[in-house]
Amino acid sequence: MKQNLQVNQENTSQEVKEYVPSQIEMWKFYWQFIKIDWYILIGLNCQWLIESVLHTRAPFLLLNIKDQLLNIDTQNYDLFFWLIVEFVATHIILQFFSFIQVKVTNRTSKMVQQNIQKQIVDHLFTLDIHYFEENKATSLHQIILQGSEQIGKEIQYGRIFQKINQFIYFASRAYFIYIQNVFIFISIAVVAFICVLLQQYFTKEKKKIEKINSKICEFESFALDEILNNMMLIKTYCKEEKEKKNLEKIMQKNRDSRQKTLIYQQIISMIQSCSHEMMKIAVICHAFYYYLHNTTQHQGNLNNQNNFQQQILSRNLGEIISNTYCILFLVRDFIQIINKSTDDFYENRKKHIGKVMNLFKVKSSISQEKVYESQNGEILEGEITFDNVCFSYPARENKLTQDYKMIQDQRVADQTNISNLIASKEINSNSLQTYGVLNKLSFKVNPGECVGFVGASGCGKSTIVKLIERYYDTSQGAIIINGKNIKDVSLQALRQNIGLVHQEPQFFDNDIEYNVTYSLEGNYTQEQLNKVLEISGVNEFILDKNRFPLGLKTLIGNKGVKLSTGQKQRIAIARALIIEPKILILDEATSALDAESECSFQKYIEKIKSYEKMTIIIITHRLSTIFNCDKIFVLQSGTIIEQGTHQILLQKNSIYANLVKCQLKQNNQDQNLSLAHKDSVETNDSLF
Ligand SMILES: Nc1ncnc2c1ncn2[C@@H]1O[C@H](COP(=O)(O)OP(=O)(O)OP(=O)(O)O)[C@@H](O)[C@H]1O
Repeated sequence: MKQNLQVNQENTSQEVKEYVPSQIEMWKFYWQFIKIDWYILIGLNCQWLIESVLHTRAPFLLLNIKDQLLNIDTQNYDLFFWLIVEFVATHIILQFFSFIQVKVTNRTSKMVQQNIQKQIVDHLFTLDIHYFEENKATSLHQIILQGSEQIGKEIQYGRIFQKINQFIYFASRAYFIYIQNVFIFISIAVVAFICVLLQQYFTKEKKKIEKINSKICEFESFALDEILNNMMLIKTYCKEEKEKKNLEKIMQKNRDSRQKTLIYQQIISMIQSCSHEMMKIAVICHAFYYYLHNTTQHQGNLNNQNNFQQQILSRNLGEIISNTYCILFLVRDFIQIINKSTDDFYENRKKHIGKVMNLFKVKSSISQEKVYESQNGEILEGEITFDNVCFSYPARENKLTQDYKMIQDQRVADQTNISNLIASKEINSNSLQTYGVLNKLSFKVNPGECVGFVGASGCGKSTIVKLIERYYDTSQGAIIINGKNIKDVSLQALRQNIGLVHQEPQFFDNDIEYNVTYSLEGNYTQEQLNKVLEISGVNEFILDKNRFPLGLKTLIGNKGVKLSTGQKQRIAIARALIIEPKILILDEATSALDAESECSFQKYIEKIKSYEKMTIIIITHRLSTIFNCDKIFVLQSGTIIEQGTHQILLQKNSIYANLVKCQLKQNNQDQNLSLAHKDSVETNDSLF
């Protein structure tokens, strides 16, 4: 059982790593996206078949025309005329096909891309919430857009046929040269092979450096980000010079690495141009050999030597031109095909596809059938029991931060070769430590009770909420709601019965009404809405016609930027209440409310407690919010160390009582401060 859970945790905590799949892996993966559209497939097949035949025939046709031209006086003109017509028609058809191809390719590419995007998004929706906690929205965004685009490009029909066509095109040219002069073909193949080998070697070396380079670039931007984000801290501790020096060192390494890449790039392009030149020379040498050979062979047999030599010369010159043309094409294609599998563009494409492949490897810890299983609409009573619950977060691996830390460590040790560091720094994920956040935590909340959780920062209060919502599963022990282990309740039923307000709630870039009634999808009455607006205190600000002339229809902007933190929290509270939950969880939900609003909120809690049987869990640092709770749990290092009502806990005169004293002292200090401030302002005023 424990092992199973561990496996699940490993699966669900997988980060979106950089992974370059092999071509075979990619093709296996593509298979699940390939949707065969028979009409397009048959149409394209026919088109490419004809196109391939035409491509194969075109050079022979040109040769025939040339032969006819050389013997124009003896040959019939009709044949010559029809050859010209065939030649022109062939090229018109090929142009037309290339036009069609662009259209079909674009269309299929779009279709395939949309289909893939949908499948990626569908898969994302099946993942557990904590996957989104652990992965940045921007990187997921990138995977959806760029990943689908790259897969789309690879498996669109156009591309598949392009590849087949390229092969046929290549084979037809190779055959053409072979029957013209086999030695040309062999020598070109040898030259091309050597050049390509050299090129590949240097490309690999260049890539190694580029890899290091891109890492250093990342470090550089990361270091820069760190400095910009912590400028206040740096200035507070006067560490400007230290940070400047650190940044300069990273920048210098970046410059050195770039320089090396540049040298390799120059060598590669030199080989490229050299290979072309060498091939041209090989072609010309062979052509001259061929010419001289033919001339001596025919010299003794012909009477009209001058005339024949002219013919041979023109014939051979024609062949030289057409052969050179074909060979250059062949070699260019050959080099391009080999290069394509190694160049950066293809490597990047593979990386994008690798990210999507990785994403599909991540599976939810909860079976998808269980999410929306038949208990849909089931009403849970608000009884919650934690029975010896242990929990630790799956180890999180923030690779960039670790790499950056290692760079800093290395800097301290003053080891200069950054490449060695990167190569030697294979992070062993097994070595990452996990630690217990909740340790044998047990408590019981009865239906309709209002309980408060208090404790020092980091003691595990919010973690309890995450477990109740089943963002994570417990490592040991059980959480029982309604007499059932929450692992046996469908996720939908569980979450439909819980109204949760986070400290930093999320919002859609829409109006207030949309955000408040989001969960009800339009199925609510005005009365319902008014009730929650009143209770949560949203009415207090939206009825202010000067600031909110559109009232509920006021747009709140991206992530609710147009609202204050307090206003956002009130909207979030209204949103949680409108589903009439059996359990209401307020995780630091009133931290941004002013004292007055908080007071009215407490009155509201009293109100719902009296007529709706709702279990309320309040997690807070403001102890005044939980004075009236039926039960207060004091947490320390993931276990409950005290519990009881406010009065009982005060009488105990232990940890809770100390917390209350500390907070009262703090409040008094704040009050004195504000009074002192008020006095000083008044004194200053009187001075004037
Ligand atoms: N997603 C996470 N991955 C790894 N560790 C986490 C994660 N979330 C929280 N933690 C760690 O778990 C511990 C408990 O966190 P939790 O948020 O439950 O504390 P808390 O009592 O609610 O604190 P606060 O009062 O400051 O909100 C902390 O030490 C925190 O660093």
